[in-house]
Amino acid sequence: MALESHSQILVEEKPSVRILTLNRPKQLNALSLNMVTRLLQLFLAYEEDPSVKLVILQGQGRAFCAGGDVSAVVRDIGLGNWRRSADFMSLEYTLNYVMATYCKAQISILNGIVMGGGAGVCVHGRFRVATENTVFAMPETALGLFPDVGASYFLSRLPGFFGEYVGLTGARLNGAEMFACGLATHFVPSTRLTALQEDLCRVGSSDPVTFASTILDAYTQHPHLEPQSAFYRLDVIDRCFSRRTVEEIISALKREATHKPDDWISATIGALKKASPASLKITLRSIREGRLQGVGQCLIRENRMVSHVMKGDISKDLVEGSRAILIDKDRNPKWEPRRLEDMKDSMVEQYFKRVEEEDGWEDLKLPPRKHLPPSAIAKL
Ligand SMILES: CC(C)(COP(=O)(O)OP(=O)(O)OC[C@H]1O[C@@H](n2cnc3c(N)ncnc32)[C@H](O)[C@@H]1OP(=O)(O)O)[C@@H](O)C(=O)NCCC(=O)NCCSC(=O)/C=C/c1ccc(O)cc1
Repeated sequence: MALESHSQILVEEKPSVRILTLNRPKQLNALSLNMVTRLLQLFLAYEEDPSVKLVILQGQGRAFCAGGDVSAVVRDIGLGNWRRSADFMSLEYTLNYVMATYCKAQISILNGIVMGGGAGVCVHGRFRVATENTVFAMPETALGLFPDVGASYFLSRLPGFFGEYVGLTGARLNGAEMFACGLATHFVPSTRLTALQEDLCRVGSSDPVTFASTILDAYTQHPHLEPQSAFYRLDVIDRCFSRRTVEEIISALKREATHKPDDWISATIGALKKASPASLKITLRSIREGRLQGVGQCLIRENRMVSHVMKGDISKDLVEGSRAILIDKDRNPKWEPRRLEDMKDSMVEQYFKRVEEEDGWEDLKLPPRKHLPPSAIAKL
């Protein structure tokens, strides 16, 4: 067994398995450039190494991963260097793509917080194991960003319009809800994780995917959804979140509330009213376009969108949102534009265009993929 203990990614080498641990627990394992670079390097190397059958990814401490390192982005943008943040995102999306098209089984152990970029490094992999400690969210619209890392691909493939609900409101899901909607493939109580890993490490010469699947099935339990779970509201979610515009979604929710007042609807309307209007509108369009696109196309489109967000040429909400949530923590962002109706269709449209007149800016170029098994892409 080899273990590099000071690194932001710990690597444990078992005979046929590699266990990678995200290791920035004080920052809830928020992904740094160093971590994304190393993960990409390791995943590509393991693909070529016939002795590696399974790759396990987990987090140190109370989080799997709370997202990309937002404080680094805000620092770079503040220094006038938005291109550095945009380049970081390109590398992160390349990692998401390699995971989505990976020819070996990635098993992510989600025993804690999974948010934003943290979802991007697990949901595209073959197996995602939730526990009673899992808290999942795509909180980007509260931050002035939008659910990226291939979220327009995986959210748009959730049942009905649940993905629009999760992506627009930033609603938190527990492990049982992740399992119910398909974001997690298994649910294992945290007390059983050590034994699970030991069994997975016995993979030997059998077919690794079938082996992992059999072991995971043996450990998995059917968790109970709480009675107030959003998953029991799929009918209301479908009625409201299937609307064409964000304004129509809010009106539909308000109509539901007048028929039958309810805390969940009030909280949902409240979350939408608090989020960045620019973020809400580009998020809805992104998820709708994602329904008809492959994972690579989604990432290329999201890379255009995120470059505009970083450049701040249409709205500067990311800097303001990060200030309000992560730096000053006053939770009172001043969005610009302030109202949904001030975020015109023509402004939304600009996010989906290439970044023009910028020296050296290019669309994301995804690496060619060999050994692509038929099961590589559709995992949800
Ligand atoms: C609900 C959380 C997950 C936990 O709350 P908590 O239990 O009260 O813990 P703290 O908020 O005190 O977090 C512990 C520490 O981790 C830090 N942290 C917690 N998430 C983070 C974090 N994504 N980053 C960078 N420090 C963090 C957080 O700032 C804090 O640092 P410090 O104040 O120095 O102790 C809370 O931290 C939170 O809302 N985090 C932000 C979640 C979030 O919005 N995630 C990211 C979505 S956006 C994304 O993934 C990509 C953005 C990105 C875009 C472009 C790029 O170039 C790079 C990245």
